[in-house]
Amino acid sequence: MGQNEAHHLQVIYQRLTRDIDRLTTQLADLAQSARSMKQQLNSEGHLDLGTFSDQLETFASIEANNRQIDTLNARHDTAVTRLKHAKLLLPQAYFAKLSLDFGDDDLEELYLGKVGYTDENTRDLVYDWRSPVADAYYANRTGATTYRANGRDIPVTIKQRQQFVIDHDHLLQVVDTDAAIGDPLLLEVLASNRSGGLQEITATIQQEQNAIIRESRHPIVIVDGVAGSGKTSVLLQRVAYQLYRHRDSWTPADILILTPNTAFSRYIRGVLPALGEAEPLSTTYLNLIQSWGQRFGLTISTTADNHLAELADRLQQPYTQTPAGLSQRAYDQSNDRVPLVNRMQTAWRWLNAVNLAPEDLTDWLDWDQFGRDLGITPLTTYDQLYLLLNFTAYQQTVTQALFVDEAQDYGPDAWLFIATLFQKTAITIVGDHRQRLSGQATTISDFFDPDQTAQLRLTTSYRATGQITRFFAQFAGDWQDEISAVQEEGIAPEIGSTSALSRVLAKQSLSATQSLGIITPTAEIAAELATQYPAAQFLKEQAFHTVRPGLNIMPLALAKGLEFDFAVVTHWQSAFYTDPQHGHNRRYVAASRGTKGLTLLN
Ligand SMILES: Nc1ncnc2c1ncn2[C@@H]1O[C@H](COP(=O)(O)OP(=O)(O)OP(=O)(O)O)[C@@H](O)[C@H]1O
Repeated sequence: MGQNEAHHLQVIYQRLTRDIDRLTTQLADLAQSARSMKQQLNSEGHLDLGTFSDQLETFASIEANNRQIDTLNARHDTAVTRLKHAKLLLPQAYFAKLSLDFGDDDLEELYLGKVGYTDENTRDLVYDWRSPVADAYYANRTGATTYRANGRDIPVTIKQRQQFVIDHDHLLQVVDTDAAIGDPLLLEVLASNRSGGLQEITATIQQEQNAIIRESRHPIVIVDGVAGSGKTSVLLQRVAYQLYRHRDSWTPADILILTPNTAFSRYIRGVLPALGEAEPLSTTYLNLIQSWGQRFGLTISTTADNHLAELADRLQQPYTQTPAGLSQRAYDQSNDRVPLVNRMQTAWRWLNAVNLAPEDLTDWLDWDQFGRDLGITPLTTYDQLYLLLNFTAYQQTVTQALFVDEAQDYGPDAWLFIATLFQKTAITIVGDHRQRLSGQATTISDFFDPDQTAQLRLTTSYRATGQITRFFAQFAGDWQDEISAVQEEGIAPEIGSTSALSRVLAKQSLSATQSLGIITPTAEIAAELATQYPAAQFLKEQAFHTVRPGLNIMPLALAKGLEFDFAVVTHWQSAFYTDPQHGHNRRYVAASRGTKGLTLLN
């Protein structure tokens, strides 16, 4: 291991430690100055606005105070960010080094870390993993190449790529990575225990994952990837990447992540803070439409029995009769050949122009009659919201980037709604077309403009051992021949009987940091088991907790997206898993949850 590298780490580590001390003192001093200034301002008391010269003096003094406050605030914010970054880097200042020649034969050494860090002369000590030059590292290029920065291709020769394992000021390992990014390190990370939420993967992002994280040419990115291929991980790294790219204009409040349930939201919580970003908002699809319903005065309790697909079709056709409840004059602003949606948008603009737009949008039309006239009854409140968004050409401006995980579970209605509401939004959608547990599969790309859409695939599965991966691949339909594993072979899945569950569990000795997931077909069976194993954690739809060490019990629908060191699937031969339409998908999802061990109980 290079002495130079060990020394370099010492230098950076000491600087970070010194900076943390200095910045902590500086922030305390700033807080003290702010307190003194407040006291001083309070004691200066009244505003003297007597004579004209008194007024001038008073305003000048207010101006001076404001400037001082602004300076204090700016210094405070800079110190807070720098302190946050120094603390984030302290356990692992960087994870890789690129040795680059920019054509002047002078070798430049760039260290990559979770965030960028500079010295007092703004010289880069650590480059942010999201910086343009880091792309050359993740894209696995060596020799003469280019990377894109500020819209320009920068030529560069990559002389060496190295990866480091660091624990604070100890350099534990240095790996030269000429081929795939740090395969030994990747394998080490993948072999570790999974006893809680998902972890960030910055140091070992793979080439095909990097391409998705950094895709910037298309506003819509749709990823179809096999179980355990890192879809959720990539989604979260991409959130961080986009926040970095738009760091001058976006905040985490501009991001929205759609997750299948609150237990899953919990599972991914913590990944972005570990990357130095604040936690963005995440919610379920039902919550999303409920909150948009509220904005339009509509109460939406369910998406069931909706008619969005039919309505989407009708919107594009002419509709000669005036929609029930709408003023004839408004509808007559366009002619009978114009499709319904455009006619209603014209009517809406006209009503606004003549100040006749209804204050309460829910009263705008006679929805029941309109539904009957369309032959679509009843028009649900979800249907009404969809129509209102279209009729008013509503464009939301709250969310700049939308991320959808487990996308295969969304029906056509959701894609129609999302494509309507988020027209100006960058959308990243990740899913696995083989992981749908019920209902009809949907081709997501059909709902978006092909010119605006990048479609990418992930076929390497990182989660599980070779044997487990091969086992679940047999249920993966058209994925079967494409799924490849990276981990060692491990042990073969075991078969047993559900009545032998306690024996299976007794045999399985878990270390303090290992998790075991018991996956049942239904929530009822999970609840029943939970009473038999009171020490186990029972995951429910609205659970505010996530996977933890020891036993975890949940129905398959909630196990989706989660992983455990060991998975035990009950009722493997039941009708639920042998269902002609969905049986294989269910087995594929269930069997792909364990990273090291898998037991199937008949
Ligand atoms: N490049 C990587 N480096 C380290 N670990 C990785 C990498 N890619 C994926 N993993 C790990 O593989 C496991 C599976 O990742 P993830 O849950 O993101 O996959 P997924 O495709 O979303 O799975 P599912 O299909 O089950 O929803 C996680 O433990 C994740 O940390």
